[in-house]
Amino acid sequence: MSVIALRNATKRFPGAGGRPHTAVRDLTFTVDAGEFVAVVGPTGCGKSTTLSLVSGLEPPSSGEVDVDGVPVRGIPDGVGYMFQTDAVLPWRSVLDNVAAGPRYRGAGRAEARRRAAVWVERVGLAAFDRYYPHQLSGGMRKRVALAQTLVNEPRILLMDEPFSALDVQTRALMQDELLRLWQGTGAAVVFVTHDLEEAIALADRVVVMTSSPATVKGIFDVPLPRPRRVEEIRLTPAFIDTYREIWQSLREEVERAREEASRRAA
Ligand SMILES: Nc1ncnc2c1ncn2[C@@H]1O[C@H](COP(=O)(O)OP(=O)(O)OP(=O)(O)O)[C@@H](O)[C@H]1O
Repeated sequence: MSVIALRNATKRFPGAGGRPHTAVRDLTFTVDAGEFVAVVGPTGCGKSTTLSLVSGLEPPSSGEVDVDGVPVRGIPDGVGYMFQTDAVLPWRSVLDNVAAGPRYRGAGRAEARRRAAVWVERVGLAAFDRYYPHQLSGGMRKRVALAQTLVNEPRILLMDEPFSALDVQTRALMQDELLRLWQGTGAAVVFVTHDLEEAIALADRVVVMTSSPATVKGIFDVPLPRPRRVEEIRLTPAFIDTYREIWQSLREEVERAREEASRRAA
């Protein structure tokens, strides 16, 4: 059974002048346990809305969104998030930032700090555990955010362009780090990105969305072995073939979205 299943899920928001605005339409796809699915599509097409449906932050207007075979009502257990802007608290040390999740979920102070220390070490920040966020680089803050998410041992990981604000090299390092830490957890991942290279380097399958209102245009398997090193895998013929195939599908949507935007601006 799939961990996540969307069946004809549609989301409408109240639009300007009282007319409903359809953000996503008839979305159908599934994600299995231990599977990494990337969602790509033009800017503003409805990728974040798709994550909001899975996380229960927004109910679908029609259709169904199931987690573990049960319709989502409210935020399901075992969901971890990572967004472009992190949730690192400036007045807490690295260790206490990571311990906050287990504390919130009922662990005692000592137990929360013990679990946090394991993850601080796994993300390579053991020597910085007493540092405060302003003393860290952007990449280090992302490592804290990754530890904050993974310390809760999520079964579902929802990621919305988590690395897009990073420079290219730090970004590749964080992608490798994510793959290393995710592998073997059995977590189902939905990773939203504008960047097709990132999507292919990380995912088992890539969902291509149409321009607004987003619907699923195609779902592509990524036939690349694991474990992967993202900077090396990008140079392989299988990667380049996969890129070419998916880009053909995505390009039309990106061009359509651009035309639409320039029509609106005119
Ligand atoms: N809470 C809301 N109320 C009204 N409209 C919304 C709401 N959330 C999203 N929308 C609209 O739904 C559409 C899709 O937005 P969404 O943020 O899901 O797109 P996206 O693909 O994630 O965008 P980007 O690529 O810029 O990150 C947009 O037109 C947006 O204005």
